[in-house]
Amino acid sequence: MSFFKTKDDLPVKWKEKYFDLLDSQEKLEKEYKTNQDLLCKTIIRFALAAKGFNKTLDPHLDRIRDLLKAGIKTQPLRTELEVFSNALMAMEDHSSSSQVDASLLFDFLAAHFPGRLAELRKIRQSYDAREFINPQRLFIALAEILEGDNTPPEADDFANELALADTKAISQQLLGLLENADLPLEFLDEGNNLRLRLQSGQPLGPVFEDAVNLLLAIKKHLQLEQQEMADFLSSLTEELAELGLIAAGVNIAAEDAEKKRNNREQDVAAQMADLQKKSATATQLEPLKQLVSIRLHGINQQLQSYALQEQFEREKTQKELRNLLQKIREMETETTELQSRLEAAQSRATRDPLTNLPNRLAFEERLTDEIARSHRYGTTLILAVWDIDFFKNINDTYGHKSGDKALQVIAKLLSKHCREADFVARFGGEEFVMLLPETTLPSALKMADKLRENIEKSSFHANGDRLSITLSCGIAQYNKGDDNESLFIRADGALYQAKQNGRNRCIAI
Ligand SMILES: Nc1nc2c(ncn2[C@@H]2O[C@H](COP(=O)(O)OP(=O)(O)OP(=O)(O)O)[C@@H](O)[C@H]2O)c(=O)[nH]1
Repeated sequence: MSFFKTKDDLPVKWKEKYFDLLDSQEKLEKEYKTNQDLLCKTIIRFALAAKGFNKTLDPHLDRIRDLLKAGIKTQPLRTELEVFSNALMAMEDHSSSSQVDASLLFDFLAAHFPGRLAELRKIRQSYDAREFINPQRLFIALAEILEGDNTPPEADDFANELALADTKAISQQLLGLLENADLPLEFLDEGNNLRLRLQSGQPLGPVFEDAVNLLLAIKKHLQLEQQEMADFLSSLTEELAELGLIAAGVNIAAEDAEKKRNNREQDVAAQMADLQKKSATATQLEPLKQLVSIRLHGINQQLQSYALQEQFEREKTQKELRNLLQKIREMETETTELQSRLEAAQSRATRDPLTNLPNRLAFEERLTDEIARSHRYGTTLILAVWDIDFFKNINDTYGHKSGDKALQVIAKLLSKHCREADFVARFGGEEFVMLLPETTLPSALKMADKLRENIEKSSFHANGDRLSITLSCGIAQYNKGDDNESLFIRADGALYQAKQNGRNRCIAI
């Protein structure tokens, strides 16, 4: 075969070109694989970041994560993204927490706004069916009706209504609802002010009107916040879907390139085999030389056109990869932003803004979990309910701000003296709750007494005076068959006994 080397080193050239092409193709595929892995990791991280935000969405996020762990498979991923988007749109919160009796308030409103009876009845039915996640939403629904009432009764009628109604009892129900409503931070001061006015027995009429105005302002604020969050989530969903489609496009391009390359290899191999066959059977050198020369020229031209085509496809794929990378970078930024926003939203829903302790909603969820755990593993569980003694005096003597400060200090002391597995929450007002898993009744009583003494010895100051603050505590142990309510009722009963027996004491039952 020495004649191959005499014809412009043709075989060496086309071989080099061919292997170069193979190398660059392999490099491209590696690059594609790396970017695809990066995309998967980013989406997996996004799904992890969003987990826990909403129980309905969690299974979808788990499925997306599981799918991506095996790499991008276009069809199932696209289907799952669609299902996820739909679930996101239909996202609804449900709550099963216990709620304050608002019957008198409804009766009063029905008598006062006869033109709104039908709407009021609807809201009352929803409230009784526990469809309001938070009293704040109830307030807002009511405020909307009252705002839309364009035939308010005469001032005299209103005064008469109020005189007839049991205004004290109505104020109490309003107060109860207000205590449970997680008002946005911006409205806390106004909410406290309203509470104080209701407690101090001011005429219900003006307080009531101010309450309606405050609630309308809160409604506007919440609508803005919700809109902002909804816009953000929907743009993220769109981008996620878009990313899935780009990834699918790159995937198809790579599969295509692989197929074409295989065809070319087969093409060249067939031509070489033909040449070999002809060489083996050739009887005359000159015609064979010519034939070889023609064939090699043909192969060379074919390779050149392949090279051009490959280059075109490579540039196209590279452009798509660059776009993909750009999208991934944007998504990484958005994922971080989303994570912090979700954390903030979650914290707003489950934290008490004044003390930064978990709130009543978080406590009820935790109590359900702890009871389920005790039931399953047969471990002990203690619920302690704490209440500050004569707290009203502190507010009345030193003002509401000093009262708030005292609540913050006590919240810190209660948390500080607990173990890591214990759980402390602000139940509402001046009442705190504590869950002590795997603790017996005698040791819980001992721990609570020590903590109570510690708080008694701590010094609080208000307006230059040194205050002595004490707490009473009721403790109950989980018994088989208990639910959240029955366990709480026992602990609350023990607290009542502690108050009756002179306060500043802990009683376990
Ligand atoms: N400063 C402040 N006071 C609050 C807050 N929440 C509830 N309170 C007040 O806590 C007081 C609770 O008063 P009461 O229920 O009469 O109980 P108490 O004065 O502690 O008396 P005993 O519990 O019987 O010892 C009320 O005056 C409420 O206004 C709050 O967030 N900040």
